[in-house]
Amino acid sequence: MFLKRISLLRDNGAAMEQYPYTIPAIHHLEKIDLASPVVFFVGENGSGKSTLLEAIADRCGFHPAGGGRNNTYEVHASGASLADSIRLSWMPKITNGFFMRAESFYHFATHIDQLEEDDPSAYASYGGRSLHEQSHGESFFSLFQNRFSGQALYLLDEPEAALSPQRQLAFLRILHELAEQEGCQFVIATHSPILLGYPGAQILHFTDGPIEEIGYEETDHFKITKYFLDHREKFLKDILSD
Ligand SMILES: Nc1ncnc2c1ncn2[C@@H]1O[C@H](COP(=O)(O)OP(=O)(O)OP(=O)(O)O)[C@@H](O)[C@H]1O
Repeated sequence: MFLKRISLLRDNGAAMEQYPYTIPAIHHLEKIDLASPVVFFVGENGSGKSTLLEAIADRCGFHPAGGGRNNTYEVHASGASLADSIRLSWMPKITNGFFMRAESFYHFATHIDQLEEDDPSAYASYGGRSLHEQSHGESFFSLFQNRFSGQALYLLDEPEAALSPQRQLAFLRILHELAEQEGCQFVIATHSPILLGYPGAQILHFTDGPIEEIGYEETDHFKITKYFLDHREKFLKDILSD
């Protein structure tokens, strides 16, 4: 593990009454201690997971819309302002890594196509061909399989977005190999009850108050999915009736 703690500085003149400090999880944030090589951010839509992940990425020097330290391209990224108020504590400090954000992966793929025009080896880290020529799920998987390795920090925003359940399980295997054998560290925002099941992961729940650590079976993702699968017909009848 490399990144040990994320702290919010409150005395640097940031406008606490404005976005992103008005998001409850950010508003209450003091520090988060990362206790496992695989950490998940969970919480309702709009609870601030992407905003914090993007700020961490920016602080790491990764492109805030997706990429590593050497990827520079233009695209809108909204959470970068929080980066000025975030302190990252490392032991040891590393600079390798990557920020993957499902929602702007298209722009990243275009950026790699542009690199390939000047450097014919640019596709090598992405499965040997344009990410645009691969399906959404295949392109995510090419990234995980070919680009990720070694002593690095990977920040992933909803990596499950394009993955079938089968591929999510395959992703867990890659995650396991990278975390166990290569020493990679992951911080992942997810809604996937499959990914969240990774053994030994630390799950941080973005609530209406402070961020809380919870167990897998305490997550809504587990509880709602389990209830749905166990009582599908009744559940649907209840929610679809007037
Ligand atoms: N540029 C912006 N200005 C004002 N509010 C914003 C801006 N960008 C995001 N927000 C708000 O910040 C909140 C947190 O957004 P964020 O994308 O971090 O949520 P999230 O937990 O990642 O959600 P999801 O699970 O849907 O991806 C949301 O209520 C969103 O509407």
